[in-house]
Amino acid sequence: MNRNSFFSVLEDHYHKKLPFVVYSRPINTIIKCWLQQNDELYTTDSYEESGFVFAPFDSSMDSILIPVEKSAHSILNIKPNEQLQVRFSTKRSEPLNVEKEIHINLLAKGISEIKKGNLNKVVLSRFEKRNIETVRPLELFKQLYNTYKNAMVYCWYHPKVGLWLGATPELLFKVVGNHLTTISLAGTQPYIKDEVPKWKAKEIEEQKIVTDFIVEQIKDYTSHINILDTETVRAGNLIHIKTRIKSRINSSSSLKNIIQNLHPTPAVCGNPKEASKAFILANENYNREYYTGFLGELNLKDTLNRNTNKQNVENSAYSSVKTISNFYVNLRCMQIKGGVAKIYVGGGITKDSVPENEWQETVNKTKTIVNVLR
Ligand SMILES: C=C(O[C@@H]1C=C(C(=O)O)C=C[C@H]1O)C(=O)O
Repeated sequence: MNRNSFFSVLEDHYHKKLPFVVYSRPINTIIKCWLQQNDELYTTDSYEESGFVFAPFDSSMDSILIPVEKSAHSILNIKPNEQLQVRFSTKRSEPLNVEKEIHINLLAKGISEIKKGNLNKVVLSRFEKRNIETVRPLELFKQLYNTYKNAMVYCWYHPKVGLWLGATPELLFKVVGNHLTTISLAGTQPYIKDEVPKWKAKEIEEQKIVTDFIVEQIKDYTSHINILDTETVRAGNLIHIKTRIKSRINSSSSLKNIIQNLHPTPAVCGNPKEASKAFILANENYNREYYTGFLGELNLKDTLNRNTNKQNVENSAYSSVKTISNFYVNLRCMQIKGGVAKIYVGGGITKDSVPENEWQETVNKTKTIVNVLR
């Protein structure tokens, strides 16, 4: 399928108010889309179906599914470094809500909770609203794709839920057969060209909390746990500390076990998990909805990934091939509603955090999205 028809089919689907997702995984020359053929709201609780999942931060809310058998699927092959032609840029206003004081107070409350010994780490977030001139989600998707080649870039729409776009650097986990790969990502600094990053003890500790948590949470469900070297990775105008963790899923463990144990990680929630989640729900004063939830492919056969230009691929025909799932944490994202973009940003707080610096970190994080709104 060529670029124009790929995107015009999507435009048409969006105008008919039918659910879809279009996305490209990091360092990938494939853009995929799933076009749901009706406007039902499907959910998954078992994670045994095949499809595309869009899950909230708070797992007491439903995870939405675009089921394989209810959707048409198509793929666009892109040349490495190829830029998609953007026909309309999206103009933005200045932020409609500047709530620095409110966020600084929240940060101070989080730090004091940590100092009292009730938490080790908590991730506190906020949103920034901006008017956008004309909402053209697919043009915005192309802008994101052109700008962030090493992110999971997506545009997800369901008429009963809303419209979300993002460019996330964070893999929650990937499963290929029984091989599980997950990453621990935390610590944030602005990216400065040609500068060797120096990480402070606070950032190293913050990231280690995530690695230790992941290992602890997967140890009863997997074997052969291998913690790879920690490295610095770039995500747009930012850099983070990252550790890759590989293991093999036990035959008695399910995908649901892995999800329940990993999500939300201390990269987006905190540690201990339940106490930090309770602190967030009680104090953030807004609903994160799908920000810091996760999204991605659920139980696909790997043949589906290799097929090009096929619609309505029947999964069951390839039952002997490996099953693949890959989920990304929904970060550096926005929700668009009635001409307003709501951009979500947060950061990890530990005992050594300085509220002013943490505020600035959230401002820097808004740029991932703000930079594609001209
Ligand atoms: C919470 C966010 O990012 C997370 C928090 C980070 C941090 O605290 O340094 C770094 C990467 C992400 O795991 C966000 O981007 O909104």
